[in-house]
Amino acid sequence: MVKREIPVEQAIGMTLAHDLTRIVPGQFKGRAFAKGHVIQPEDVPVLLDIGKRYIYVLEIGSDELHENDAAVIMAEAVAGDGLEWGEVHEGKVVLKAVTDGMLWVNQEAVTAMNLIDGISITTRPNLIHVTKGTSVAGVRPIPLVIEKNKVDEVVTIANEVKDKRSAIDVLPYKMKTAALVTTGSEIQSGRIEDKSGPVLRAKLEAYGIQVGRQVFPGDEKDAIVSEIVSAADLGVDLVLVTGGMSVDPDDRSPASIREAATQVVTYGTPMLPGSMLMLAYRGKTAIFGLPGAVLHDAKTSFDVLLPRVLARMKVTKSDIAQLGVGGWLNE
Ligand SMILES: Nc1nc2c(c(=O)[nH]1)N[C@H]1C(S)=C(S)[C@@H](COP(=O)(O)OP(=O)(O)OC[C@H]3O[C@@H](n4cnc5c(N)ncnc54)[C@H](O)[C@@H]3O)O[C@H]1N2
Ligand code: MOO
Repeated sequence: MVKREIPVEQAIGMTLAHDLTRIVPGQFKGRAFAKGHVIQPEDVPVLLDIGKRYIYVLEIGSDELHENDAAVIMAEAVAGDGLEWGEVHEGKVVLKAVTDGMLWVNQEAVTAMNLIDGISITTRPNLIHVTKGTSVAGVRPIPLVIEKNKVDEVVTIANEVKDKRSAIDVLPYKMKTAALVTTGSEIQSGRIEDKSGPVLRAKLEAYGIQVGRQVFPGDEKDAIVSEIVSAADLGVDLVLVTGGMSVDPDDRSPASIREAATQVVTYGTPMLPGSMLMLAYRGKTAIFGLPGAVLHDAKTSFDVLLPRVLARMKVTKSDIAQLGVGGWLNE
């Protein structure tokens, strides 16, 4: 690459080699001049105002890539069908969700890419719920001109994982329906009003899940088991059991879920609030035992695990154990 620095006063009529950024703290950050802009006499004071006394005239070698071209090549390599992007800006492509769903990042692959000198791939936290239109990742090289072989390496890593899943994607939810099994003698008898229905319906609607029936079996194990089994046998994707998840004599939900389940992933999570959560499956139906905190707190272990369950990702005890570090979810 040949890079010549030209004083802006002598650059009138020359073409900008890259986007130039203006930042006014608290007010504006963005592109002041676009790559390809031909510098006009009136641009000179503006360029000086944003601290540009020189511009580059670039001659890019055949083994090199301009930042904008490198960013687009990398975006095309890493992004799956659940992502789209607009124009490249200031050497960066921003990937946006085309659908509601779970952000998927192949952490190992993206880390390997970021170990390549001059590569920067940034995402939101892995496995979170995102809505259509959300910006989820930024892809850019650090230098203005980067060696092509580094970008090729990114593409190679992306292709190596692609047969399973793209390195970065938004996976739409596969689960569509839910049923509520609201335990508790105090609810069944009408001593107190049920608060779980409205809370859980609102939460699941935000994820695009239809909540069908809600039943109130009290605290008897056989009744709770029978309600879980019949919802699962009706083909409901997700059964949410509330109440009776902790240590009192009439806390019978964990034993009931265990009996109804064909597989128990965990009873207990290393997260607060929501440590008493249970996750199990009866065939393809996921069963959550939800502790009291889910009805009380805005964010619990349930919110952390729900996207991956709805996307039908396999969740193991080891995945859950790793959530302990950072699992303090309260402010
Ligand atoms: N000694 C211990 N105490 C507690 C422990 C523990 O390990 N040792 N765990 C704590 C945690 S963590 C949680 S979470 C809570 C309670 O969890 P449960 O899921 O067992 O909740 P319940 O005992 O059934 O009910 C607690 C409270 O919430 C009311 N409730 C329950 N369901 C509804 C509903 N659908 N609508 C309205 N209100 C509801 C219920 O009446 C109780 O007042 O335990 C901690 N304690
Ligand atoms: O399991 Mo509790 O939900 O931590 O408060």
